[in-house]
Amino acid sequence: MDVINDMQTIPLKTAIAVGCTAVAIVFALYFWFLKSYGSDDSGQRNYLPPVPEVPGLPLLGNLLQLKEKKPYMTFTKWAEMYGPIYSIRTGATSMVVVSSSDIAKEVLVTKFPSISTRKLSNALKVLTADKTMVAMSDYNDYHKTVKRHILTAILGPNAQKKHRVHRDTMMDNVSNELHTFFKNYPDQEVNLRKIFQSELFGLAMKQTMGKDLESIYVKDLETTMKRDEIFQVLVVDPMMGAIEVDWRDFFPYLKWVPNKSFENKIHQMYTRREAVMKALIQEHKKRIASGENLNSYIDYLVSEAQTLTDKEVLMTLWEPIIESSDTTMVTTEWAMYELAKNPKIQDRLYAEIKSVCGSDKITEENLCQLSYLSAVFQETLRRHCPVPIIPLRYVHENTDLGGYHVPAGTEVAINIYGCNMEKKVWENPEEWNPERFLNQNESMDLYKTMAFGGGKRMCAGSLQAMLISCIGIGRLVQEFEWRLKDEAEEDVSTLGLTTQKLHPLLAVIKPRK
Ligand code: HEM
Repeated sequence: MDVINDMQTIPLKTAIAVGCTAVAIVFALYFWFLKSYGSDDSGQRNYLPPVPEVPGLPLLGNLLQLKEKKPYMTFTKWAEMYGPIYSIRTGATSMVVVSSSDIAKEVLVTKFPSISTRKLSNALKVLTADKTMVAMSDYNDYHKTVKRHILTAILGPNAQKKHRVHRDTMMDNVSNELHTFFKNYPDQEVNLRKIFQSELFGLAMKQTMGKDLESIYVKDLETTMKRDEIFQVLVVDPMMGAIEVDWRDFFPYLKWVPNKSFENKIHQMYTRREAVMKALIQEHKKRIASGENLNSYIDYLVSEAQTLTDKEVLMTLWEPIIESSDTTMVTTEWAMYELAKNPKIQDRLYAEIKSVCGSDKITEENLCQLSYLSAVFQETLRRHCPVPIIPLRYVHENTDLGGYHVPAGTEVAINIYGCNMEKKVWENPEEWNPERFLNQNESMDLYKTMAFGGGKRMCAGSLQAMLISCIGIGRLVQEFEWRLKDEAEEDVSTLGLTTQKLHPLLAVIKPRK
């Protein structure tokens, strides 16, 4: 009663004032809502909320929480807390991180027209000669031209048929080296990477430059480089350089501040690579002058790609060398590590190969009958995806993803590792279990794990990677038993741009009878 009486005593003026304030607040909230969700820069209306944010610090954003150079594990942990799509801030830049296959497909396919460009780190700008590569260019005419060249002369199905002889030689060499190793050191563990990587580099050089040279004189550096040094300069250094962090990437408004140690390091990698590539191109000219045509990528480019500048030719030739030499080795090494750790799965794979190939060597023609081998390959790509985060995409016009508004100027990171660890898609995702790829009538489906990306920018080398890795795993298991030493510990740490095993696989091998 008292309350009612008190209310009745509120003067009219006060009541009107309170009423007006309430109306003002409602209007303010309405306008704030419209501003936040209501319209994009093009004036188009949409009522989508912004992407959920991972809390960070003023100015620095989430920088201090990102300790690794390729933070796919942290991104995956955050996905469990903040959902399959969230946004982070690295200094002045905002980035949306996607860790779900469905939203990843939106980025790669349906919303591709709004997300088809790339914003490169300072290291990548230098190392890719400002996007002069198929994989790092924007989706434009240059991209389409060089992609056509690489597919026609190296990576497409017809070109892969032409280069078959190099793959067969490579596998024979790997096999011979392993047999020799066993003969000389029957009780010691073999380092598969050392043998496989070197042979893979040889294959990359033959496909691209026509020859796998033991050494070359590099005029610009006034030195003769042995094959190991060539590999270091063309593959190892740029792989490490690609993930070098320049703090100015996060604070572009400070780009005028010098960062000499970073600049010198990356510039040195660039000039050494350029010098070696120039020497290789020079060597090719001598070969052509002597009337020798080896039907390789350089032979094709010289006659068919006359619109490219010298710098573009150099980068176009270097690209398949670095791309062929790493990811396929990474996949094969992880597969052999898992097979050595899981003898029952290895036995089942051996039994399949024996039933299909008998006592003949496994060949590429057998692959369509080897569904368990395909499952081993797929599961390795899922559990140890060689490219855990797709090279960053850049949103160049307002769009939406996963039901959220994403403004122009945002970077998008697709965390493939996180997509392949999604609990609602994969049962016990931490477990390496090839069985999950059987009985799905899609054993040769290269795209289920999204390890090769998707849409218009999907990996151009997936066929080559599959052929080399599957035949590699198949022959290694057909010819040897692989075991880890009993004391070997679970080891899933990685190194470099891709997911190269931090510690190379060391396994005890025994030739099968
Ligand atoms: C298991 C091995 C491999 C994996 C997991 C892999 C993965 C990928 C991924 C994730 C992309 C990026 C797709 C995107 O941006 O959406 C890509 C692009 C590309 N990859 Fe691979 N890759 C592998 C092997 C190779 C090989 C052996 C080559 C060539 C020798 C190659 C050549 C390329 C090229 C040229 C692109 C750029 C395609 C484009 O932008 O249109 N890849 N790869």
